[in-house]
Amino acid sequence: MLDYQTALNQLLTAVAERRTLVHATPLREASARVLAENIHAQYDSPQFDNSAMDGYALHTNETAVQTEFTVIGRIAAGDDAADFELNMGQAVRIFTGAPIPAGCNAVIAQEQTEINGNVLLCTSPPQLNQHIRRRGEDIHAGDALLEAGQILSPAAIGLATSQGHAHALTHSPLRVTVFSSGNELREPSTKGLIGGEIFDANRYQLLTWLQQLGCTVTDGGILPDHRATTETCLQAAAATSDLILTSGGVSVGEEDHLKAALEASGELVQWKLLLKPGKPFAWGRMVHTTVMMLPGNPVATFVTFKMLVEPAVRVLMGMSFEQAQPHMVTARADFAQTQPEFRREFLRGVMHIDADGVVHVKKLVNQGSHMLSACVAANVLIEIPPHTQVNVGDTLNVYPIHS
Ligand SMILES: Nc1nc2c(c(=O)[nH]1)N[C@H]1C(S)=C(S)[C@@H](COP(=O)(O)OP(=O)(O)OC[C@H]3O[C@@H](n4cnc5c(N)ncnc54)[C@H](O)[C@@H]3O)O[C@H]1N2
Ligand code: MOO
Repeated sequence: MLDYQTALNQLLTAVAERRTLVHATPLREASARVLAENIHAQYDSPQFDNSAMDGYALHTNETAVQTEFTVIGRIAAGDDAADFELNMGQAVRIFTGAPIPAGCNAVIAQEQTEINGNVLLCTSPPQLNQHIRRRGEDIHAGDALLEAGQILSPAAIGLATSQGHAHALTHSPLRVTVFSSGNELREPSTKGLIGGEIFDANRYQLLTWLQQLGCTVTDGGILPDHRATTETCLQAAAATSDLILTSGGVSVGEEDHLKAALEASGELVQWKLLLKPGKPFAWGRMVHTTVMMLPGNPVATFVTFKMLVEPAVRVLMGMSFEQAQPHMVTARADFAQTQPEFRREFLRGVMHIDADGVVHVKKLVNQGSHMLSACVAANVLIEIPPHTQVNVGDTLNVYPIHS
């Protein structure tokens, strides 16, 4: 059985060859897509020296003690400042974002002034260069702005459009079909469960995570514990999906048909990890489609999604390995765990920062792999390496899960 980190690296390396296709995309429609090209600045930013305040642009003396100026005009945002050149003791009315005129060496906010006709009195002497935003002080034309493999966050889209980029090469959204598997499963709309029936806890969880990641999702429904039907449904989904996710039916029981269906229709690449929960995680391929099979216990589905599937989805969407990896921080254990596990374990925990700025983590009580309530109460997964006893005060790796 592979360790988690080895399995993750192998999975990411394999799916990196199957990133989605690249298209020129209007940035207005590129939300949550991954950039497929480096984008450079076309202009200095700010593009011209401009005012940071509504007030007056001045030409004050070098010792900056002058308080009285003559107002000779007005420049608003969008105006051209070329009509004005300030001599010592002159000012123009100016507004935030308006270009400052030649000769201006300070801007004063209107709250620090009194105006009498065209005579401006400053209630305190303006300092040289104050409130002037200088050309290029943020970005120079030609600077690297955004890198291929980076997600187009709202701020990234704002930055690109602020530089006159209307389109960018991006990866297409990942098409994912999600199945649950098991005769016991019922839709949440079902009225009155009988016998051993239960509501589906995994499919809606997975569909929601994938939607949040910007995937185009298809709900494949519930597969019965029937080998031929499972195969037919997987094959049909493979024709229209870049990725198929299933949960359940991947362990060793007689009614666990998923692995066999994949082997018959494609290739099973990896099965079973030294991971708790999530040991029976499996993945493989059907022609152009990647298939990942998550264990049915709802917390095993949650943990394998966050620690394996989500990073792989990010790579398939075009992200670099570095950006696709689960985000990790360290925290001080506020608990002890005295029974070492042979599998790497990811516990559900709550992280908080105390008054001294120390990051603490405690483990929640309900740690069973069927106890989904703790996945909602938790804000981190706590990593416990194999054969490790945890003492209070130990430094542990934790993975924020709702960010
Ligand atoms: N003899 C062994 N039994 C089991 C082993 C093992 O190594 N040897 N591994 C255990 C581990 S670890 C896990 S995890 C589970 C995973 O099994 P499967 O992936 O085959 O899942 P199922 O057997 O179908 O279901 C397990 C459990 O989860 C419930 N389930 C399944 N799907 C859903 C769903 N969509 N919503 C809510 N609950 C679901 C199912 O009813 C079962 O209770 O196997 C262990 N057994
Ligand atoms: O992966 Mo299982 O949920 O360890 O029991």
